[in-house]
Amino acid sequence: MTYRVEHDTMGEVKVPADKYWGAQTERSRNNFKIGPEASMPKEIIEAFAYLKKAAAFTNTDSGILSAEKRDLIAQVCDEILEGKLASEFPLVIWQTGSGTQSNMNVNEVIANRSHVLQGNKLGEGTTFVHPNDDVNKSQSSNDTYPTAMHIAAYKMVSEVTIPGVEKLRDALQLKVEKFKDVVKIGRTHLMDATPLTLGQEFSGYVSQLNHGLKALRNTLDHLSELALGGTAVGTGINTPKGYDVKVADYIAKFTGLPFVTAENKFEALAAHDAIVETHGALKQIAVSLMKIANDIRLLASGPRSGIGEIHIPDNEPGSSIMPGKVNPTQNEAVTMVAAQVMGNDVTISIAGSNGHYELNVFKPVMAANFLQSARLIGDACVSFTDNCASGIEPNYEGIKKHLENSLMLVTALNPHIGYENAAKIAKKALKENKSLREAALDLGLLTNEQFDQWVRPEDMIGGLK
Ligand SMILES: O=C(O)C[C@H](O)C(=O)O
Repeated sequence: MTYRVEHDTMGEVKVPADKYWGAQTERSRNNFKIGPEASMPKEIIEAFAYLKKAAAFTNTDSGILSAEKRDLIAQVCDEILEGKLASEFPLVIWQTGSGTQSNMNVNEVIANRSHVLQGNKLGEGTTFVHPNDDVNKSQSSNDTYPTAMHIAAYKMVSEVTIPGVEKLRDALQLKVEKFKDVVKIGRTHLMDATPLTLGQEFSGYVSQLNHGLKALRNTLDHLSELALGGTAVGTGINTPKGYDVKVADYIAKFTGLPFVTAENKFEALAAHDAIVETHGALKQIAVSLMKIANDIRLLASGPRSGIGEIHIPDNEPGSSIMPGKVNPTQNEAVTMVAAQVMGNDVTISIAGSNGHYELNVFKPVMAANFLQSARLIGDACVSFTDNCASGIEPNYEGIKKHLENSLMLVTALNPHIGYENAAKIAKKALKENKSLREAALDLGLLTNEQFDQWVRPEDMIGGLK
């Protein structure tokens, strides 16, 4: 490895000769050898590119940055957004809780890359664009990092999570319509209950996802508020007049998303309740997905010794030792994702609750957990739709067997012979291993014709088809 020497206010540091990052990035690389697989999410780096470009434009509009510097900064930001500098951001999330080192990583890369774009050799001479004085002008890590969190979170939720959940919701809605006349036994407390249709059962899943989507969308207003302009403690020291509003306008323009400046910069730096709030909705969706995927795998259990009321697609051999076995693998992936998101919610709650005075210093861990959850939910919903939900079919034989066997069809007799007589029929049938009809006739509580007339599963599903 060949090195060049970079400096910061603490002195000189050797950095890899071919890398654009500078002294502060290198110090972080050396000082935080913690969990090297947990890199700062690339979505956060991209969000920084949006906000650094917006800051440069706003600074030039305010007369405090030359147009030449603005254009150089903007050009490098565009390169970052195009993925051309992906190997220049080596830091991990386990660093300073303000994300200062990643902010400086971006500042250093932009300054050094600008130097090269001007025709200079990396590491030779002084850069025309200074990482702190120019790239970080009118900014602090304390307002840039939370701004990057909101940009990355909003983009991930709107581009990945919502479309994924909607796709699953739509696939399940098709099943609701297709299965609307398939009468099956219900189960409460995991025990036999009165019948319903498979369509009714699935409509509950659709409703869960619709409520989850609504909860998620309801949080987006708060997430659209940006901290930028608050600088060090929320007062906006070292920013020109009107900077916060203008910089948010530029970010909205560059991202195509409805970002605005935060109403209160003190909250925006010291608390990350917007992240907690939106992640709360992600957790709600994870809770729904856990229930939906569990129900579906139990309904599909078998093929000989389970509930076996639906078929799900056979996607892969399930077992390395048991020939012919096929498992509900998509459901297993979805339920693992749900477990991860619920765990992330605990991390985010602890991290979010620990702002001290003017700053919350759990920012990188909140960002990483949030982005993981939002990505996982979106991807898992797409995978589950394409590889499982779309292919669900009723197992009519299994449904019929359980329906005809069920003792709880006896509930239909309550209005005719009373709860206590109906219970006698159910208990006798169970004890003597008889059908409900046989038990009812033995007890002389009704006639064969009355049984046919009153015990009709298709009339027991209420008005809600
Ligand atoms: O990096 C900064 O801009 C500020 C830092 O997080 C601090 O408050 O000490």
